[in-house]
Amino acid sequence: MADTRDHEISVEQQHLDRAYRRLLEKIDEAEFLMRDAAKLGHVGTPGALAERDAQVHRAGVHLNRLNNEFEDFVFGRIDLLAGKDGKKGPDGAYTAVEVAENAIGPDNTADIAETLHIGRIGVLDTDYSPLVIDWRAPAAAPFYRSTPVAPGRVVRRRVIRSKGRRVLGVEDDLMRPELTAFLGGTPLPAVGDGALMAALGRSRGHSMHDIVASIQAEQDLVIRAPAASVTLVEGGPGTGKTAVALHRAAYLLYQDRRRYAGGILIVSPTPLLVAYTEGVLPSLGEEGQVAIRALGDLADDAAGPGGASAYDSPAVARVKGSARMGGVLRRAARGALELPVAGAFPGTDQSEANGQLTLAAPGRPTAPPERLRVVAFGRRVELGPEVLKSVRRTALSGSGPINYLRPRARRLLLDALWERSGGADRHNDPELAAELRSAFDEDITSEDSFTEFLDAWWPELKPRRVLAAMASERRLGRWSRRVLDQGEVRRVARSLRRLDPETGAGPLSVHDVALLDELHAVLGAPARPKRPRAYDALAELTGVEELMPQREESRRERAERLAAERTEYAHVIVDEAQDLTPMQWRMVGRRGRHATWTVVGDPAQSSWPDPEEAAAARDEALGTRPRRRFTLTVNYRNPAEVAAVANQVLALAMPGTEPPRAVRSTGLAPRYVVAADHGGLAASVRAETERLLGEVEGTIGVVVAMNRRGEAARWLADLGPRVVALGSLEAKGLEYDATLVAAPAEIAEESVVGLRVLYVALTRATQRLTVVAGDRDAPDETGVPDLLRD
Ligand SMILES: Nc1ncnc2c1ncn2[C@@H]1O[C@H](COP(=O)(O)OP(=O)(O)OP(=O)(O)O)[C@@H](O)[C@H]1O
Repeated sequence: MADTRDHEISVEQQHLDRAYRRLLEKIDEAEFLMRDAAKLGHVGTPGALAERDAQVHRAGVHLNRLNNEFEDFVFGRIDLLAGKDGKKGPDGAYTAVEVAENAIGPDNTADIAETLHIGRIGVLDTDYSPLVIDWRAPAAAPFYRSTPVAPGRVVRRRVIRSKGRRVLGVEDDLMRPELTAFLGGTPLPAVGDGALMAALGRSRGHSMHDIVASIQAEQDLVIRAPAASVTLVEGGPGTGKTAVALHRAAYLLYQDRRRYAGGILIVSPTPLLVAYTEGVLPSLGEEGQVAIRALGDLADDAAGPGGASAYDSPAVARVKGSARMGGVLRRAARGALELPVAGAFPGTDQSEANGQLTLAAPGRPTAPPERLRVVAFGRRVELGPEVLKSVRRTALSGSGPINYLRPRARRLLLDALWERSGGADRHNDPELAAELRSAFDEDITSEDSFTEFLDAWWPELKPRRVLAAMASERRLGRWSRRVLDQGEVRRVARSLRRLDPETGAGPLSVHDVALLDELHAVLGAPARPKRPRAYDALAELTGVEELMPQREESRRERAERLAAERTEYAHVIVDEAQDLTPMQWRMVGRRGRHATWTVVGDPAQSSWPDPEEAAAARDEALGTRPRRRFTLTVNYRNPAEVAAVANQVLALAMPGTEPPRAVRSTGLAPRYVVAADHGGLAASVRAETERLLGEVEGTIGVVVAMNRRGEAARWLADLGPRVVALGSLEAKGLEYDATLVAAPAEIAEESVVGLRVLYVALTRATQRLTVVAGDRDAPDETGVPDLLRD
């Protein structure tokens, strides 16, 4: 067996060497083309330039990926029977899916008619035969889809493990074990015992790995689902939803790069999950087409560098996330026109009511003016509070964002002044009257007092300032009358006191970001320079420079810039969709008004208390496009021993929910420890974490209730980078070799959805789980907390 294995490894090594040789040739060609392109940049038709540049760009991308990103660029192989017809696709592989009638002999012998190697990029040989097929190409689908039950043409499926340019091992699965197959006259051997299990047993680091070598059939169906509509994917913890979502983005880009030039947005719940997933597929970051963003970082510039950093208690979050806030914000935006304005307005101010004209101290906010006084045709014309109110009402009845209604308000003011001036009665001749009117308008609008009045009376409103204005309970109460109750008003107002009342500067919570984004839509923002959408050959030429040394803007920087400039996307992928609040759905929906969607989630892990309200907001965001539903059923993360504990909590959190099936078992039962009374939790958590450090090679996640985040970080501060302290809500989507869940009852009691949050915490471990019972856990004599018992 060892001989066969070594032989097979050397066979794959030879193939890999050939693929690398061919790539080096292509790199040489690319370098030549790059030099050539630099020389000939000014001659040739735009079409020829574009074609050459695209070639250079592609070659450079290959080069870059190979050199920097991938260690194991060829990872699979399939050996296939002859297909029904002899047609070949553009990648040089036969396209037939069904087996040719005479492919299998009467004594169950068969010849292998085609061998395909699968890799992260495709490579054609000089004769256009495929040396490596891109994993996203149709010809690679059988590598993922074939099973012994439905083998198709596949006889043997092989996963190749390599490091750098060296093949280290092979693992084979026979899809047709009943056949004796021959390759070039020799029987086809099978080596190893399954690639999936080997992949799942690997210890975990702080970032996610791709799964291209071991995508399972049910996952492949989702990854390659047509993008024409909405793809909804549900599945329990560890079923690969995040992995599938990321691979789907890579697949869609490969399928139709031009269509997705409009961008793919991947929305993640937390910055931790973004950091964890960002590097999974380097091909995603390549050309600025894919943006992976946390919900707190989605509204441009809203939260500032690093995104949302403040935390809202569940009670506050519940109000801020609710769809009811939509109406409140619309009223707030209108009401904000009445807010005091910074800077002096000489025309009038509050004290004008006493007949005195005073100037406010520079920079000090003053109430908006209540009177407009101008001089026209040598006469004073004045509009009082009632007229101004009515003008504002009329202006606001127009459709569109409030900041864009200012020109309309200005016109209405001029109309009112004109009427008040009696100018309309001076001439009967319409032409003369019109002339007079335009002279009147010019007269008035050239007066500083008019412009200053307008700036104070209809200022340009900024979302942050309006949000900060909601920190006043009195104001918020007015703006949310009959929508929020008194307690809700108080809670929301208090939470906004961390913002500067004048500028709105200050730390935001992830829920504030959705509110700001809504305000942005209601108020309107200055138009931004448009990015050219169409394919622009000359613009693309910059790709050449990027591949050269001393480039001005790296590919990554360009990707980030393009992503930042984009406000709408061609495809939107929502991860952990069960957690989006209605206000967040509205925010995400605005980025995908014309998009197709992939939405992945697990209702049993939802931390939003009102699923119906969220579903309604989701439906509004997704529109009426047709939907395709998929369910993932296999848990690849948790060993069966860990999943069994989590399932106890699932039964309490969502009775009747079918848990996913765990594929692995480690034989290691979870460990239960009871913390000593009075502050013993810290000592026990620390001691147990140290113990886990000795038991696993990779990472350890220690999950505590949100209000213990800070102290848990201190308990574990000096234990090194393998240990991470997490608040319960931060654990979402992440995984660790070992997880320690501290005081589960505290997590369960944190909010009305605490049990679901605890379920998330208990499903993070890939190998070991330790539970430390706290004061409220009522452990039995073996230390098992009440909530986790059978
Ligand atoms: N086909 C596969 N081959 C190898 N590993 C896989 C496969 N599918 C999933 N995994 C691994 O299983 C783990 C769980 O995957 P992932 O995080 O995508 O699951 P999830 O459904 O998003 O989980 P959760 O709902 O808990 O966030 C990851 O380590 C992932 O790499």
